[in-house]
Amino acid sequence: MDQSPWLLLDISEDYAVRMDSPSISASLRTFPARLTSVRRSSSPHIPLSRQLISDEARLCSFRAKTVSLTATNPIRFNWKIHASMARMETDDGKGKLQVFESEEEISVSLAKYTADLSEKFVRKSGAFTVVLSGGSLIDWLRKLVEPPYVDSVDWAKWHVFWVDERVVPKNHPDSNYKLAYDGFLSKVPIPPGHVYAINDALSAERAADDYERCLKKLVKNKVLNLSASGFPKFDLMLLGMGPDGHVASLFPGHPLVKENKRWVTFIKNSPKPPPKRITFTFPVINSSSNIALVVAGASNAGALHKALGKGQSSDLLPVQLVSPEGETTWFLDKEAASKL
Ligand SMILES: O=C(O)[C@H](O)[C@@H](O)[C@H](O)[C@H](O)COP(=O)(O)O
Repeated sequence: MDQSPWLLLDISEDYAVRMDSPSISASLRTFPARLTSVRRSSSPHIPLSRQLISDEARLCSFRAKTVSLTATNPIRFNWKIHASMARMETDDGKGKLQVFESEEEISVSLAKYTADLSEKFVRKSGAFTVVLSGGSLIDWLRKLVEPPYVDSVDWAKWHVFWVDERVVPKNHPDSNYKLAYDGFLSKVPIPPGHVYAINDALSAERAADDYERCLKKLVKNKVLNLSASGFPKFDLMLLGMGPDGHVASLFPGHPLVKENKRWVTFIKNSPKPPPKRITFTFPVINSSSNIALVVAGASNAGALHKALGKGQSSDLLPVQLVSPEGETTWFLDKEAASKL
């Protein structure tokens, strides 16, 4: 079996070429001519065509140690692929899977992915609706609040939500809002009126009702669209996963996992503290246009193996119920992916 790392070619509109490795992207961005073909180490040159370039992301992936690109002028470039390159596995219905060597690379790739989607949705609809989580996610977004993205992203068009929130005051150390504010929102010029935090003066039950009402109002005002199934459709959800396979505040074996009418619901006995939380339901999560699942660390390897491995099981983990109308993209580190 070919064990070479995957090379990702991102063919952007002007046919400049970038690779998903920060160390070589700079030189490739200045690529001077139109590319006409690409060749992996042991195969003939393949003309660049629509078949090679997926319409949406314009990504081609090749498993190879060296790749040469031939341009119209014609100039030939050869690049050795760095051992630390992300691997892109095939899509078997569970989404695009990427495994990174380091935390740094997860952050670099997640920032680019998020910035690209922001650009796409702002161009298409004039807004970008993004759903955040708690946990390490905010830390993974750290490259997005650095140049070039901090200056290039159209932050004024962002609308920010939470997939789940602990029912605590907004200045409490357990608050997902506080986590996001300290690490992300305070560093970018998103209009405060576009940041939809829960009403922390209410009980869990009422806070869930209130948040659902807020979403319904935004649908009415056309900030949010509805999916074909009648649930709000967000442009991007950025999710983490716990070692037990939970996503949002939807925990294994809890009846909320099956909730299929409410948009936002509440839990008062969360197995993970704090006990009182509100959470989006699966029909809302699965109405998303894009879901990024960012999972790192050896403690998550077992749940990931169950979620992404070949085995069949009747008792599905919550993470296995993530199945959006749009695309799922996994950002994993080596430790989390060690059992795949
Ligand atoms: O409310 C919570 O308890 C957390 O937000 C939790 O749901 C978290 O998102 C996952 O456990 C992933 O955590 P890590 O990203 O830190 O692994």
